[in-house]
Amino acid sequence: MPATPRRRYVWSAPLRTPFRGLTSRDGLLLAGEAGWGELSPFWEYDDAESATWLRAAREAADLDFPPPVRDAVPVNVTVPAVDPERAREIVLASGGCRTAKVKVGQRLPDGSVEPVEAELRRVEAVRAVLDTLHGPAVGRIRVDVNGTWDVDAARRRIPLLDRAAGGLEYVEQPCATVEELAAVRRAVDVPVAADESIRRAEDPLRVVRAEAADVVVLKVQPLGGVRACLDLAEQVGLPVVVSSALESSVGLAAGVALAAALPELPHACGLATSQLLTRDVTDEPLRPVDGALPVRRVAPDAGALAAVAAPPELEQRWLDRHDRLAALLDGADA
Ligand SMILES: O=C(O)CCC(=O)C1=CC=C[C@@H](O)[C@@H]1C(=O)O
Ligand SMILES: [Mg+2]
Repeated sequence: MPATPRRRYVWSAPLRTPFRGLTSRDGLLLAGEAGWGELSPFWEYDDAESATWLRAAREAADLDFPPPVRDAVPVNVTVPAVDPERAREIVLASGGCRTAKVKVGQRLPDGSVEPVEAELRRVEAVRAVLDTLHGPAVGRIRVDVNGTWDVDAARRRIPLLDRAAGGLEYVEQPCATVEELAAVRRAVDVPVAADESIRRAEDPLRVVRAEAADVVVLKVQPLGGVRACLDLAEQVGLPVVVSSALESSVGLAAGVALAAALPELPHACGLATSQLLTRDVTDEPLRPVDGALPVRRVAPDAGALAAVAAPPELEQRWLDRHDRLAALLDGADA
């Protein structure tokens, strides 16, 4: 434990577009001797699962990040379940991202599941705008299903989406279980990436043993920090895509630090999500320039913090949650 208690600050900001059923995002920032860390597990995650997220926040606050091997990290623009025109605008305003991650298989805010035709139109629109911006077939498109298909749906839909995309880079978490991912991987030509099967699994290496993925998505907070992710990446031995957990730029900076320290980084990372927030905790948020993020730490600044200050009730919920998670971690570490 540090000699002086870490300072805490609670932020909250609306999203520009609903994303994974959320219309706003909030979290707690933690200041320590090395800088700022972020604790922002989604509210549906229980304390046992969320305690790992606090490990990551503490690492960022208390320790320097491991040495980088690159000074910029190529990133993808994230396209939520929006209509083709909005998808076009998002890619155009992405700061030069050459890779787009398009959400499919998503539940819409009214609870309905989006028809496949709408997904195909969105993917086609993204291909068209990437080709206009970067030249034919230069840009890459990946889709993220968040585990909502069964194996049959995956076998039917992946070829359709692959055609609409002019070739998919990969399909992220098409189904919920490791066994299903392995079955999809055997059945289709498009590479499979594992996300939830890594970050929410008791044993992330099961994906590797089951030969269920070609790529793994690593997220710093749910996996307990930059160092924990570097260790895991080494054990997994597959190409890694570092992605955000929809954090403020303070949390994103930890993802950038991980991506910057990985020996190999063959794919763009999913760290351009500050764009999904209407406001960030700093006046200099981590936004892509020419499709890449700079490698740097981020501290919140007073003016931006005032604009994202959480209402008192939400602030108290976070402070209480932090105290419960801290008790869990300190108990476990004692
Ligand atoms: O990877 C990206 O492009 C952005 C991050 C992203 O998509 C996600 C962030 C947080 C929660 C997840 O539901 C979602 C994902 O599934 O990858
Ligand atoms: Mg995902």
